[in-house]
Parts: sequence; structure tokens; C-alpha cells
Amino acid sequence: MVFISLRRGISFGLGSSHVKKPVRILVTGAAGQIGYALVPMIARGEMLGPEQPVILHMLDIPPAEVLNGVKMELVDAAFPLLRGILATTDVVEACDGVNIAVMVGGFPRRNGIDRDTMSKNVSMYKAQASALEKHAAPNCKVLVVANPANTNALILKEFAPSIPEKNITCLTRLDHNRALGQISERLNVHVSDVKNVIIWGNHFSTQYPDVYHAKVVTRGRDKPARELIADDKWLNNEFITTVRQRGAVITKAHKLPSPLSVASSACDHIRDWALGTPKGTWVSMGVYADGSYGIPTGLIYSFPVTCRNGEWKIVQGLAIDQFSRGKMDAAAKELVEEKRLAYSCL
Ligand SMILES: NC(=O)C1=CN([C@@H]2O[C@H](COP(=O)(O)OP(=O)(O)OC[C@H]3O[C@@H](n4cnc5c(N)ncnc54)[C@H](O)[C@@H]3O)[C@@H](O)[C@H]2O)C=CC1
Ligand SMILES: O=C([O-])CC(=O)C(=O)O
Repeated sequence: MVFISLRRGISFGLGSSHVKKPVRILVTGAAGQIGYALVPMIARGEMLGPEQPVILHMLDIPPAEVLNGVKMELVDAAFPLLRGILATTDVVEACDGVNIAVMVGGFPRRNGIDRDTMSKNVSMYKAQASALEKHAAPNCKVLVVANPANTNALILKEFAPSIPEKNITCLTRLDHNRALGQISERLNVHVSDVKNVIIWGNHFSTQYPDVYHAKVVTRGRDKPARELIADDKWLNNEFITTVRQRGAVITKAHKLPSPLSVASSACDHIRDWALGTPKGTWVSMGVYADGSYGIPTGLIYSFPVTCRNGEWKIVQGLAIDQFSRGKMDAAAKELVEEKRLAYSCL
């Protein structure tokens, strides 16, 4: 059973059958495309399981009509786990007492992160960091989805110094799931039989989807995915490009920035963090770099992690060959540059 501390000393157990206190979950940008896909998933129990009641705090910018429209739909959907809905354009009210904050609100980047986009996101994340620091529950766990996700999370961490750095993460689980999906399609196996891919680095163009340690469960035994695929040319080129560019290709295909898969991956990220990763399996999360694998500290960088008792831990001791090293360093370099641009906007 996993215990998460709640505000004012209350605690609850996830995974037990006794009556549970609702968990307060903030979704910023809740009137946007991803927000609209995410809130019903949370209300249905996709994020914290089918026995955990939730209270949704939804934040967006004025005018409030769209947000109120989403609220009316949530009421009409009559979700049994949904014990309350706060729809507000006031950041302080939105952050009050939240146990989990999913930060989806932002100014989406176009082809890259120009100064203007970075500057708007930096000032938004600085303000929201202060509100979370002052008003969220003490052990609030934060997932930043909005791009540039790693750097927005870093700004949030810098301006909410009393929130433990281990509580501030960004979403690279979508990329992780995209990599699992590509391998499953290539080998014609079920996606749940593929595990332990890694997304290193940035949720952007230099991210490195790494298959060196990935396994496929075949007749009850783990086999190396690389051996089964037996095509290094595809793995070292097309596979990486496909995962990196998947968002752009989907946006071109149906004019939406993958709201369904982003929302589902955000639920996966929080669920595994709160309830734990299955034995022998890791997932990818953007977390504060602690020097592991020679990645400089001071960045939010995506690593392979396992989760237990509501805490993540970077998987240690994986062999890194020269090909991977180069790609991991390139991702760190991109993040250092993003950080420099973000700080110049402060
Ligand atoms: N990390 C990841 O894997 C992915 C991240 N994204 C990012 O997620 C973000 C959201 O994407 P969409 O929902 O498609 O965009 P969207 O433009 O539909 O929604 C963003 C929402 O944020 C709101 N917003 C703007 N400023 C705000 C503020 N100060 N407080 C609260 N809300 C505010 C907007 O009004 C809008 O409703 C984007 O930054 C996008 O780039 C998208 C795909 C994958
Ligand atoms: O740049 C975007 O907004 C799209 C994105 O992150 C993705 O689909 O991975």
C-alpha cells in the first residue's frame, strides 16, 4: 500500500479498500485540447485507480465560459469518483490545497522555442510556481506537460524552492510510450510485452529513445528487443526519428497535437509515480539531474526511473556505449541552451 501525505496532516492509502479521502488534482490549461482530454480520464480513475475519489481544480485564463462548459460536461458525465470540481481563472484559488498539479497550460511552441514563446512561458511558470509554493499541499507532486516541458519544470523548481525538487517532474512518458508502440508494431507483439525502453534528455528534437536495454516478453521470458528486431540501421536511424517527430506527424495528420495520447501518458506518469512501477520494469520521467550518467546537475532531464512508495529513483549502472553517450550529451547540450534562453528572459 502507498501512502501519500495530504494537506493538514491527513493521509490516505492508494490501493487499499477502506474509504478514501479525495485527492485534489490541479489541471492548468484545462480548457485547452489536452486539458479537455485529460480531465475525464482523471475523473474516471485512470490516474489514481478505480477506488480513489478525486476533486478536480481546473485553471485557465479568462474568459471563463469555456472552462465552465467543461465543468458542465463533467457534471453531466456523472463520474462516481469525481467528488468536486473547481473551475477558476484565479491561480491562487486553483492551487489551494492541491496534492497533485498537472501543468498543461502554456503558450505552445511552433517549430522551435523562440525568445517570445520562452519569455511567455517563463513568466507564466514563475507566477504559478509562487502560487503552488504558497497554497498547494506540502507534499504536492508536480508534472509539467506544457512545452518546453523540461525547462518550464526547471523554472517552476527555481521559483518554488520550498517544494522538494524530487516532487517536480516533466512528461517524457509520451515519448516512452511512442517508443514502445513502434517496437510492438515492428515485431507484431502486444505493446504490454515490450518494456524498458528509455527516453534520455529533452522532450524535444534531441531526445534519445534508447533500445539497448529494452526487452520483449516472449513465451514468458525476457528477450533483448535489439536482438529480436535484428536491424541496427532501422533502430539507429528511422526508429529514433519516428519517435522524435511523432507529435509533428500526428498534428499534420489530424490537426490536433495528440491530446488523447498526451492525456493518457500523463495519467501513466502520475499513476506509476504514486502506485509504483511493476517489478523488473522502468519508465521514463523528466527529473532533476543529480549527476547520474554524467549528465550535468541543474537540468530537468529524462532518465529511466523506478517508483516505489510515491518516490522515483533513477535506474543506475546501465552500460552506455559511444553511440548512446553522444546522443545523451547532445540532449543535455540542448537543455543547457534552453536554460540559458529561459534565464535571459527572467
Ligand atoms: N510533454 C509532452 O509530451 C507534450 C506537451 N505538449 C504541450 O502541452 C501544452 C498544451 O497543449 P494544448 O492543450 O494542445 O494547447 P492549447 O493551446 O489547446 O491549450 C493550452 C491552454 O492553456 C491555457 N493557458 C494559457 N495561459 C495560461 C495560464 N497562465 N494559466 C492557465 N492556463 C493558461 C490556454 O488558454 C489554453 O486553454 C502545449 O505547451 C504543448 O506544446 C503537447 C504535446 C506533448
Ligand atoms: O510540440 C508540441 O506541442 C507537440 C509535442 O510536444 C508532442 O507531440 O510530443
